[in-house]
Amino acid sequence: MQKITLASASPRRKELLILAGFSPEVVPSSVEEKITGADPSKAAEGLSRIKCLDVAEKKKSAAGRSVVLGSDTIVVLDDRILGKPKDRENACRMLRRLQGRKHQVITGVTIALVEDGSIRETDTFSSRTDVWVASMSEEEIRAYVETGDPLDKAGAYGIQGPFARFVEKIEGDYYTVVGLPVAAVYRHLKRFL
Ligand SMILES: Cc1cn([C@H]2C[C@H](O)[C@@H](COP(=O)(O)OP(=O)(O)OP(=O)(O)O)O2)c(=O)[nH]c1=O
Repeated sequence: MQKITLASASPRRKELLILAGFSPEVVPSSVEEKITGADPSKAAEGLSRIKCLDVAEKKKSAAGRSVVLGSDTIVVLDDRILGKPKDRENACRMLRRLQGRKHQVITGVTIALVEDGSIRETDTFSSRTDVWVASMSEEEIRAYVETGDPLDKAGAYGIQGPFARFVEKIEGDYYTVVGLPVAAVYRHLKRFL
């Protein structure tokens, strides 16, 4: 098993890394997430970098070598970024906008190599997937929001849960939508392990 430090409190990211054959040690970053900048890919990459470097700094004092991974997922509709909903009303508003059309999900990832007390190398990239959401009635939106599933998720939905019934098509990596583009992560991680 290849050890990796996951700078994320998201249980989904941990599960995805285990699924891909890694042995993640979870050290969540304590930084405030603030989305800035006009370019969505750059925004997701920037947030992944902040989370990764926050934990990489903490790892400097540990002996040996650590590989730290930070990640951030955003939903993009007409070049506007949707983060996590603030409350149920906000979740309903996001879903009214997403239903009946296509949007993008972007996950930014940063990997850092920490060795002998310093950050030796970093690698930042992002992956994008297009998602087509079916038309939803007001009732369907309310019923889904009532499940509580949207509240901790970018764009107010989770493709891997009861929202699956509304996902008509995707183009790109499914795992990018769930929160970690596993194949791209492995491709980039290889040279650090
Ligand atoms: C669109 C979508 C998002 N999500 C999730 C992935 C992310 O966990 C979350 C977006 O929030 P993030 O800020 O990317 O991550 P997080 O707060 O869960 O964890 P941390 O900051 O500690 O790394 O939305 C799904 O699980 N399914 C989906 O279909």
